[in-house]
Amino acid sequence: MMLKDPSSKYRPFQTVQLPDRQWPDRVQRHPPVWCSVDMRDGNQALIDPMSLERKRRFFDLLVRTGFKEIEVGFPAASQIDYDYVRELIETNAIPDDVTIQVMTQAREDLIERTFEALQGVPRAIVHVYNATAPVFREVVFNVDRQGCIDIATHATRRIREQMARYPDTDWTFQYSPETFCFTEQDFALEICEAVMDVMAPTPRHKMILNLPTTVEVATANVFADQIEWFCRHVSRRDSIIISVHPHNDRGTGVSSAELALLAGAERVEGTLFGNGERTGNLDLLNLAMNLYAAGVSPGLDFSDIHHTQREVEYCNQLPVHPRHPYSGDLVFTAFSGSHQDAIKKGFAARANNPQGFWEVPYLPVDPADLGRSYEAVIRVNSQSGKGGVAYLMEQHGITLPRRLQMEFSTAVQLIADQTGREITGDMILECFRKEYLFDAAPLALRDPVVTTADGRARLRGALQTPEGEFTLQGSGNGPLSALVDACARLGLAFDIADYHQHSAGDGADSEAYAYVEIRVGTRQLFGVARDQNVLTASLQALVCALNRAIGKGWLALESRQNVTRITLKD
Ligand SMILES: CC(=O)SCCNC(=O)CCNC(=O)[C@H](O)C(C)(C)COP(=O)(O)OP(=O)(O)OC[C@H]1O[C@@H](n2cnc3c(N)ncnc32)[C@H](O)[C@@H]1OP(=O)(O)O
Ligand SMILES: CC(C)C(=O)C(=O)O
Repeated sequence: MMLKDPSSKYRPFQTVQLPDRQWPDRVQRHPPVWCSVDMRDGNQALIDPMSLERKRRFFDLLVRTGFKEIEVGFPAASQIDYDYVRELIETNAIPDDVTIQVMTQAREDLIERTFEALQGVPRAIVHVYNATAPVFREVVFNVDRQGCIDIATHATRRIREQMARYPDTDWTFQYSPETFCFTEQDFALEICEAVMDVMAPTPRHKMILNLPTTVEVATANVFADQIEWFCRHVSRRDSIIISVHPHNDRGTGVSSAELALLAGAERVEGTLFGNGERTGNLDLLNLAMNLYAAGVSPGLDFSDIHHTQREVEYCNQLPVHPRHPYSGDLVFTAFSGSHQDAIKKGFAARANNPQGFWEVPYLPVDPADLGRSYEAVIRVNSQSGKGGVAYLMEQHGITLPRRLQMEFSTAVQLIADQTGREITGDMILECFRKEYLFDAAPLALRDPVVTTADGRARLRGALQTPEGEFTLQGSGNGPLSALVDACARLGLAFDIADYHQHSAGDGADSEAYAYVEIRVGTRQLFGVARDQNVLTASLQALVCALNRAIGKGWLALESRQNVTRITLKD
């Protein structure tokens, strides 16, 4: 049960005294060095660790994405990891610009086996770690501060010796004071200095100090302070690369990395989509895309993010959440009416200024940059409004006038409310067809002929009704008003409230869509028609409106004394 007073069980986190901290005023203008630890930290957290085949696939994906440093495993820990490292080396599968990294505990036998696995590799980063925080020193290792330093320095010495045994390889050494974020600052510095004393890095041959939030225990600003403090106090700054390795226990792995970079870190370790122990590692894709969305090229390519996600899901055998930043199946989708309306307007504005800065409401980046289609952006359910429906219709070449958008969206809303489900683009089209593009009935316009003379249009034709055919004859300022006049002579009184038309498609086969809104008494509704001839389309749209009005009972066909009349119903 949750405690009423959690302070009796949980301590507030420690903060860092750094009143002149610099990182809050900095802006990230270049990407960090990226290191994927998917095949190590990610792998060690999987229900079923990756097989050789899944590791191969992951490696290929990471290389294609642009990673230059890839932690491929813990070869002393498992035969699969060992065999995988051997396979990479023996099949020359490591591109010239990629460096593999492997991890080992600070134990002599494991170090030896690690180097055995690496024999013949052109370049490699050997990564050793030991936990440094008080609870680990006391509970896990039962050592004091000096004992903890001895574990690290002893391992570093062994690694130096092993590196000397294989001089043909270009070695880089990496040390991680595991649990850095809850280790005393001075002790974290002391142990790293001791390790550096043994490894003796130089500006030409740097080593990596990798500072993890092994378990996130504080807000991201505290981690940034820890990194800035560390960078200011560490010696040989020009001979080390400061790397960070955030986890995500508080859900702030990405923020921790971002602020740590401002605070002086140059390199980040993490995984694609954030797989990793407990709540996961830093999500590298999220961090990279945050940079991209701020105009900084991350140096990683997620142009086909869907493919990337599917590959990672396959390799990890874990699903990616549909709302995962930048990639989830639903992140470029708006269901709610006001969002859809704003997105639709944003896309329309963008069409007029395709080279300008990206400014489409609610979409932090252009989905097309990630290989996502615009069609998936707007989806319709009961939370949607006219904008979303109109957007999907536009995808099919049908541009509804604003008042028709309002009218039609009530029909779609009815379906959404009745079904309680998403309404697909096809369902909306079908609804539109049923509502507006039905075969003309009960009224049909036959053989209309329009002539113009002296600025007036004259219309002749026939109106087919269930009771028989009536001659139509009328004149007006244009063909539509001529048809209105002809109908008035049959006793059918209405006028035109709105008219729009557009062509759909290009070339000779393109069709015209016509939208005619009629006013019948105090009520208004639209009729729609399409035809290769725009005049025919507009006349048929008017007849469609009349038919809809009859269908709604606003108008009635009445036969009295063998004469059929269409009359207005109250
Ligand atoms: C934060 C991280 O992600 S660190 C990476 C962790 N990753 C993994 O552990 C995945 C791979 N690990 C393994 O396959 C195994 O743990 C092995 C092969 C490394 C070691 O296996 P075992 O020898 O059976 O030990 P076990 O798994 O129980 O690990 C605990 C032992 O390692 C010691 N240990 C833990 N970390 C370290 C370290 N960095 N350096 C030296 N010793 C360590 C513990 O003190 C404990 O020793 P003890 O048995 O003498 O008390
Ligand atoms: C970098 C290391 C040891 C790590 O995986 C962690 O601390 O989470």
